[in-house]
Amino acid sequence: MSHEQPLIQMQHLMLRYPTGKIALSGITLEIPQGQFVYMIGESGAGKSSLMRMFYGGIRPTSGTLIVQGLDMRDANDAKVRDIRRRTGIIFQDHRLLFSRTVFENVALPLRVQGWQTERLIPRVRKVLTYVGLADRLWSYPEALSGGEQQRVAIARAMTANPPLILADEPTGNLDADTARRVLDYLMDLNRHGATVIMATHDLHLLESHPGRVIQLHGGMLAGDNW
Ligand SMILES: Nc1ncnc2c1ncn2[C@@H]1O[C@H](COP(=O)(O)OP(=O)(O)OP(=O)(O)O)[C@@H](O)[C@H]1O
Repeated sequence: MSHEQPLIQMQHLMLRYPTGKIALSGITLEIPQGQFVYMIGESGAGKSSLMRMFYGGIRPTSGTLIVQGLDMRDANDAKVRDIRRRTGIIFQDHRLLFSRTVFENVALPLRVQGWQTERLIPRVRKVLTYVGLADRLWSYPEALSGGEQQRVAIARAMTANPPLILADEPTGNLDADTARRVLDYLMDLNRHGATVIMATHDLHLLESHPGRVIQLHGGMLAGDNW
């Protein structure tokens, strides 16, 4: 993929769920590589739906969506799996596996790629050191605080060094200090080259951590400060 090509391109993008609900319509946007993008809008505006389309969790109903060079409307399952391997995903509820150690949770994206344990340990240790949790390698998630669990989720999202990180309300359950710390990590990953797209209701984070702001309203584009 050439560096001039945007990482994500949308034209007249529309999504209708099987229930008939039109969650998104008429979205035309480009997101170049290397941006830090906030996705804002009221509950139900369509933020999560749009983010899910960026990793093939749902397919567009009509319009164009090209992500990391792949046309998401007619991509086959193997190609979508490939896109997921090149995407780090962080959710509000972090979705860690509670029956697995922190090590196994963070190692997961690389295990999927076939990495063997000897190679995994130094990489997992490195990303956990980055989020300040190297000493929790062999803990289980339930022994960690909510903020620590979210940092494990960040470590997991970055472990395969993806060019795109999608974070859907990653600070929703965190206090203000911990939320700022999570933002510090995401901004730092962005400085190191990752494109970060984050859906949020925490608008005060924009003051300390500025970025491009894409606003959705009722499934339509309502603002873009780029
Ligand atoms: N699986 C689904 N089936 C049918 N409708 C859905 C589905 N998921 C979401 N919707 C609807 O699509 C619209 C957009 O939802 P979405 O979750 O994308 O909004 P959001 O902006 O992320 O909201 P929130 O801030 O509350 O997470 C809403 O009206 C929602 O009810």
